[in-house]
Amino acid sequence: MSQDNEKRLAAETAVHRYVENGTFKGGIIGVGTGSTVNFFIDALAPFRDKIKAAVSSSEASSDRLRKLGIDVLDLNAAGRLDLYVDGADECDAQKRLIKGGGAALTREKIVAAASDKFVCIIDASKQVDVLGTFPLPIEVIPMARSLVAREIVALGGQPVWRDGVVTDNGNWILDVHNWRITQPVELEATLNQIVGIVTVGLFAKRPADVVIVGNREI
Ligand SMILES: O=C[C@H](O)[C@H](O)[C@H](O)COP(=O)(O)O
Repeated sequence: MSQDNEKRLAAETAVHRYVENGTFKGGIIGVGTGSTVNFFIDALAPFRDKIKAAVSSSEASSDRLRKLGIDVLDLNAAGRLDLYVDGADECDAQKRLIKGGGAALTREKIVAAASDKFVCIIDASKQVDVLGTFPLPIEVIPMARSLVAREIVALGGQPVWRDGVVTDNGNWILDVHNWRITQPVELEATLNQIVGIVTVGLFAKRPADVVIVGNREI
């Protein structure tokens, strides 16, 4: 099966299990960002009546949801969310993730923190034994880019500025290459202490609750 078909299958499985038949009844849904989530948004269309509204992690997803007639709320107005569905760039056996390939990591981490259940939808290529083959995205305040990069080098990483990319929050992204992340919770905590870092694309302290790979739930 192609990668796109696996993404579509994971997205449709999430809609089937958690929106069509699940415990999610007419509430507000958190929706992430990326190509897998685009399949999820499209698969939501027949069930829009089961959704009161959505909170989204990017302008792109908000536009796509609105085009389907789904209201998009500000998180401050929505409060706590029952369910959050999003993709990932890498996922280990403990459901810890690397996210931010599409530069949406900060809003994604906020929506994940506000949600009771985080369902992650991926294709099999995203599953890894040890996180870090995919370069770790880190959102930084623009004026602190070099400062943060030097701190990361001191920690053994190789940061590369994603030149030309500005996040929805007006910040920049450093992608950290060649980091075999054997202790994700500890690394996330260490990076969170560096002044100038807004968000680290490691979702280890708050991993996914459920991961759907194709039509398998793990
Ligand atoms: O910033 C983007 C997000 O973290 C995405 O969820 C992640 O990059 C996966 O994207 P895709 O579903 O396109 O592979």
